[in-house]
Amino acid sequence: MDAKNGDKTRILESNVCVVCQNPALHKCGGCHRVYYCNKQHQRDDWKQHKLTCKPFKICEDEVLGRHLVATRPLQPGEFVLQEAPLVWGPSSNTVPICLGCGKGVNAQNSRSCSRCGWPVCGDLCEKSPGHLAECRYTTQRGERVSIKNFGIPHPIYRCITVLRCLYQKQFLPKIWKKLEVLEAHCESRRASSNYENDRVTVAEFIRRFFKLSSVFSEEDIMKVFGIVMVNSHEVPLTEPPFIAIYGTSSMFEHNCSANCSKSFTNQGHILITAAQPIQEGDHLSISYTDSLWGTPNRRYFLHETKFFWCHCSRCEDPTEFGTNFSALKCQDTNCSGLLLPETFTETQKLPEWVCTRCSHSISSYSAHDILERIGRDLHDLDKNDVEACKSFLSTYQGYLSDNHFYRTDIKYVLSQLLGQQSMRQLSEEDLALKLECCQALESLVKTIGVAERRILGTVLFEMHAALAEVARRSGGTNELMKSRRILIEAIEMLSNEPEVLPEGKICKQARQNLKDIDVLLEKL
Ligand SMILES: C[S@@+](CC[C@H](N)C(=O)[O-])C[C@H]1O[C@@H](n2cnc3c(N)ncnc32)[C@H](O)[C@@H]1O
Repeated sequence: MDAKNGDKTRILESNVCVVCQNPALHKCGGCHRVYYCNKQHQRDDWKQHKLTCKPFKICEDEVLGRHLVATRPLQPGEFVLQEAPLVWGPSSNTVPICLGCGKGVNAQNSRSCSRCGWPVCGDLCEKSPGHLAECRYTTQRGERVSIKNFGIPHPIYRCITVLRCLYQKQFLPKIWKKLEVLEAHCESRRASSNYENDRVTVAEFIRRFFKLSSVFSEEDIMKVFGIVMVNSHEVPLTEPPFIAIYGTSSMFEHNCSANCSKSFTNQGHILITAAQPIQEGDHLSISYTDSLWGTPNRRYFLHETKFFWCHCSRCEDPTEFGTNFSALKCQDTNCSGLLLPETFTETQKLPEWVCTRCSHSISSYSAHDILERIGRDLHDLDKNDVEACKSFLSTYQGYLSDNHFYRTDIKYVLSQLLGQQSMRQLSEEDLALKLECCQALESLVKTIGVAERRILGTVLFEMHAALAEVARRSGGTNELMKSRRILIEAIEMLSNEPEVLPEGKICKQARQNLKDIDVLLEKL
């Protein structure tokens, strides 16, 4: 078996032994992806399966704590890990959701659980194992919950995921064993400004409301709150998204230009694949932030929520690998240079932003001020209005670098909006703009955030559509062949996305478009 090509073909959908094809219940404990009907067949297969089983080991050091290191080379797209959540639940700031399936609920599409009163979609959700914890604790408390306001974030949901973890501590020691070892940053959090509010709204509340003060101490609850905060992943399978905590996947370190991508299966399992070529001995990383945020925003978010200052190579390079993603344009007359600080990683005395061409400089406060003002404009912009988006790009052309994150945000919006109603009716100018936005985004994302496969996939899909339209107008086969190549790349990027997500639907459409292009090419 060629490890480079992977044994994807041998991973079977149903639970069938990969050796004899008989029904099988026993899963490989390393990758959880292949089944065996007995131990002997697993032993027989190991020589072959080890080439593609779990491709990493857990290591530990003083800076990162536990982290994952590749034990063999991996190619982009190759499988790294898939696992089911240990616990899932509502995010800390959410409108009411069904506690059985996670979907948003309102007065029309939900009813109260017959035992505890929490809103659920129906019978199936009421009986869902996920809902057991709060159902049991609410029933025990002797008074049902009554949720009346559905459209606004409801503070009581803040406690549910923590409560579900505490339930594991009390009743399910096997899962608790995996949860309790996760990083909680108790000390750093105690010193943070949010600690008191969290203590009152979560720890005190759980003990009082669910009458659990003799079962869980405030310290127990605050530790669990930390575990949820530091390790949970937002799972976008429902609207609003829910959060989930995974075991081994919690060990991936963060990097702002991560070498692994994460996606989720329809069942809420996390699926990690390689996003770049990875060598044996390389650290495996995912991004804990949005890779398309500027450096100061990413670093601040990581510090506030994960309690470390990021020093990845992207954060250490103010130009972000030459993209100037966070740079401002120099305002000195006749200068076309860019303003950037010498470093973004100095947290004490913020350095001046200095022009790359002339001697002009501005204080970091002025830079911050400019960005804040433009940010407010961006916030108020109607992102369904093509003309308003175009106007934003031209208004700030003289202030923001071409790749600046604010401009990138709008280029992404335009790449989707232009041609959304009809590609055929796009003016030549708008078609060229769509293509330009897609090309700029492709090059940028491949440089700073190649692990953002969902973004890259959707950009490439839009690019193929624009190129196909150019081909239709010009009758050129070259453009059509290029569109086909881009489409294949888009499918590769989106192939792990579940169909419930827009990206999964785009992937399905892309597969259909590929067939259509092939038919067309045969005719030409
Ligand atoms: C989800 S946990 C990762 C596993 C953790 N290292 C452990 O031992 O349990 C996130 C924590 O790992 C550490 N960490 C992850 N990536 C890091 C990085 N790039 N630099 C420094 N610390 C990092 C931080 O303490 C962070 O809060």
